[in-house]
Amino acid sequence: MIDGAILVDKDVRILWSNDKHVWFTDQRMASLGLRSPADLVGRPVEQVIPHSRMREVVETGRSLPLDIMRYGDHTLLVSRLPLRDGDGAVIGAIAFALKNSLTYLRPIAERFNTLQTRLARMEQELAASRAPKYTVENLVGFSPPMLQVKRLVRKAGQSGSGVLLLGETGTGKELVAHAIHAASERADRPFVGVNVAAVPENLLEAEFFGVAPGAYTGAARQPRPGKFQLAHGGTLFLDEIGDMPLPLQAKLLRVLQEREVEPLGSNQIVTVDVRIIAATSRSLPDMVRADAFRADLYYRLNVFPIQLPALRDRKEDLEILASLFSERAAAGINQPMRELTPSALDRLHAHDWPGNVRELANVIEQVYVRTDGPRIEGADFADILPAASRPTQPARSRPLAEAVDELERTLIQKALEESGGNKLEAARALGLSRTNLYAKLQKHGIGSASPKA
Ligand SMILES: Nc1ncnc2c1ncn2[C@@H]1O[C@H](COP(=O)(O)OP(=O)(O)OP(=O)(O)O)[C@@H](O)[C@H]1O
Repeated sequence: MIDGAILVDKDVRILWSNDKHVWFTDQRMASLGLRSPADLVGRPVEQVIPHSRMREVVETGRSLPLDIMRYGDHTLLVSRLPLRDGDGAVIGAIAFALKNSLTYLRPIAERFNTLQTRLARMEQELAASRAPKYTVENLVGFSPPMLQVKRLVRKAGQSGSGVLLLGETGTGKELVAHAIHAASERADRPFVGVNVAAVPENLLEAEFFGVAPGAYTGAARQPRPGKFQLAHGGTLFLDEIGDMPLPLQAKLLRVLQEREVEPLGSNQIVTVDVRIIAATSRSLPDMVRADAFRADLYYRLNVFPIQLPALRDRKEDLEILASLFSERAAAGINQPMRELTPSALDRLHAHDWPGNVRELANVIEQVYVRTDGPRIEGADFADILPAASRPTQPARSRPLAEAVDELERTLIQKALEESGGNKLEAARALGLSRTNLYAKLQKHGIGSASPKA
């Protein structure tokens, strides 16, 4: 099948060529004063074949198994391979050529095209799933503190520096992180979030930096890329950064300084270009003073801090948020939207909102599920909003699970209020593990965002 073959030594001089005039035309042979292939021996390959890539193969030791080149008036399919001695040192190279044989390649080319199209579609779908879900327009509220947040979000979008979001649970930190990403130059690159508090401590490192193939056995440690690699070119949102264990803080600081990560079980360094947006509901300065958070990491993260106001400090926004969530709740269960009466708004204003906007959304949703009527009245919140006046004994018989659920919810809210939103402290007071509390917060929709993918 082979139309042409040529062999060069380590200095890329021709050692041998078959006698078929594949590589060069009669004119070229004549212009070089050559009569037969034997006359080529000893000449640098480029003297005879000006575009030859044999030197590249000899110098790099890498083969070029499939290449298409034009020689004179024909197209050649060329394979080039390095030749090595017994110790593996490159001593030359060999090339084979097939003349006018591109039709052989058609099935491969067609399969390649199909795969290429499929890959492009999957990349598009993946990019869409990692694209920012919310922009600054999705931040609802016109109270002065909220307007200031929106200004800072736009500014942070332009600046490109790291951002630290401060605020109680449910104040919209994740929403704001999305909005900053969407307003930044990285908007069309991935947005990846990790909730540090929701990942068991022993898995955090793998979650961040990934696991190299063959590093461990067991389902929990399958080879996979870490969040840093997934967020490459985009933004990594680290929620509840205050819950990061000290040894991992040291590693994170190194990554932020060196812009390199080392997957678990690998000794290969991977370069990453990631913008960090961190969030915390805890006081990092207090934690620094208590030696629970590294001062150097805190200063590195605190370049552009944004304080998100608690809902109780921007009650002007209650009404617009409540009607937004009312609309969503109605749509969610396919019912007409119910108007919020003045008595309902009074009841909402009287509440302290330890769970902030998330708690408000959840309370409105519960009203839709638990009560009926064309409008929402203040009395509809009686069983939903914990009130000082509420009897500790249930007023009527009802399923035990429902009552237990409600008690659990109230106790968790109380613990959060008492700890000032500090989940670790609340978990301790309730005798729960951190991840267990997180699961319950999620169940009740009070304290936690869903673990971010
Ligand atoms: N200004 C806002 N406008 C509209 N929706 C909001 C606003 N703030 C918060 N929300 C909604 O409230 C819920 C909680 O917000 P988010 O998850 O961003 O809070 P968080 O501060 O990240 O909470 P956590 O600290 O518990 O993770 C989300 O459903 C979010 O869409």
